[in-house]
Amino acid sequence: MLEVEGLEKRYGDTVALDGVSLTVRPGEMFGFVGANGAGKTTTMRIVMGVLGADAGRVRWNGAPVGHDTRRRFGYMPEERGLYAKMRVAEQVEYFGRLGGMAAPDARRSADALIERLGLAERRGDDVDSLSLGNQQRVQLAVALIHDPEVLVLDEPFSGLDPIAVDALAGVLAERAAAGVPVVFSSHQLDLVERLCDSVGIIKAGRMVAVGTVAELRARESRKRLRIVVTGAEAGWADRLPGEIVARTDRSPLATAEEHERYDEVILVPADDQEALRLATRAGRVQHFGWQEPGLADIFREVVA
Ligand SMILES: Nc1ncnc2c1ncn2[C@@H]1O[C@H](COP(=O)(O)OP(=O)(O)OP(=O)(O)O)[C@@H](O)[C@H]1O
Repeated sequence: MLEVEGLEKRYGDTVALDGVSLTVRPGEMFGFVGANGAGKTTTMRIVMGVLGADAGRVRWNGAPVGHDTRRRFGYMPEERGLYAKMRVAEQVEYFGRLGGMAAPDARRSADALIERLGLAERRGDDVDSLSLGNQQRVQLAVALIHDPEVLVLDEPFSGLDPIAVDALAGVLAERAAAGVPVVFSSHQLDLVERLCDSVGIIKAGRMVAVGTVAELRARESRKRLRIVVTGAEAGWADRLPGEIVARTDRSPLATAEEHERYDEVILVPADDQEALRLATRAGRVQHFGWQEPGLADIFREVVA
C-alpha cells in the first residue's frame, strides 16, 4: 500500500503542506480534491520525488520510496512533459522503454493503449499537431504504458471529452481491479464521486476529510430538504425556517403550458413540519423530501 505521512512543505513564507497524510490500498481508487492552491500538486510531486519535502515520508509496501521504486510508478504531472516533435506511437513506446520494457512489449502495449484511448488515427502524427485533449490522451498513455505498480495522476480528466473520460475511467478501473493503488486529483467532483472508493479533501495544506463518500456524507453533512412548489407568490420561500443552500425560481413564462411560477429550494430546515405547512400554504407542492447531498455539497461544507 502507498502511505504518505505528515508531509510538510514551505515555499518561502507560503506553507503549501502542513502535515498531509493519506493511505491508498491495493486496488483502491483515491480521489484527491481541494480548492486551487490547496496542495494537491505539491503532494503528488513529493510522492513522485520531483520535489523534496521539508518533513514527512512516503512509503510503498512498508519501505521508503526511492528512485528505483518510482520507476515502477506511473505519473501524470501537471506540467505535461511530451516531446512535441515525436510521433504519438513512437513517443508512447519510448516511455515504455524508459520504464524498463523490452522493445516488442513496449510496441504491443503502446498499440493497445493508443487504440483504447481513441488515438489510433493519430498514431503517426507529431504530438504538437494534436489538440490539447488528444495530447492529454498521449500523456495518459505514457503514464500507463509500463503497467505501473502505482498510479499518481494530476488532473488526468481535465480537458477530455465525455468519450475520452469514459475510456480513461475504464482503464483506471481495470488497473485498480488488478490491484494497483490509483490516486488522482480532480475538480470534477461528480466524476470523483462516481469512480472513487475513497476521497481526500485538502484545504490550505491540511487534509480536512478522508473517507468513502458515504462516510463523509454521514460525518459532515447536514440533512437537507428539496422542496418544489408551483404557483406561489414571489418571496414565499424567504419565510422558510432554516438555511436555504440553493434555490431556482422561474417566473411565469408567456406560454400557455407554463404560466405558473416555479420554485425549487434546497433547505437545511430548522423545523421540517413548519416548512411543509408553509409550502402547502404557498402553492401546489410538487415535491417535498429529504435529499442525499453529493460530494460537491460535502466539499462546500468542509472547505467553506
Ligand atoms: N514553485 C512554487 N513556488 C512558490 N509557491 C508555490 C510553488 N508551487 C506551489 N506553490 C504554492 O503552494 C500552494 C499549493 O499549490 P499546489 O499547486 O500544490 O495546489 P493545487 O491543490 O495543486 O492547486 P490547483 O488545483 O490550482 O492545481 C499554493 O499556495 C501555491 O501558490
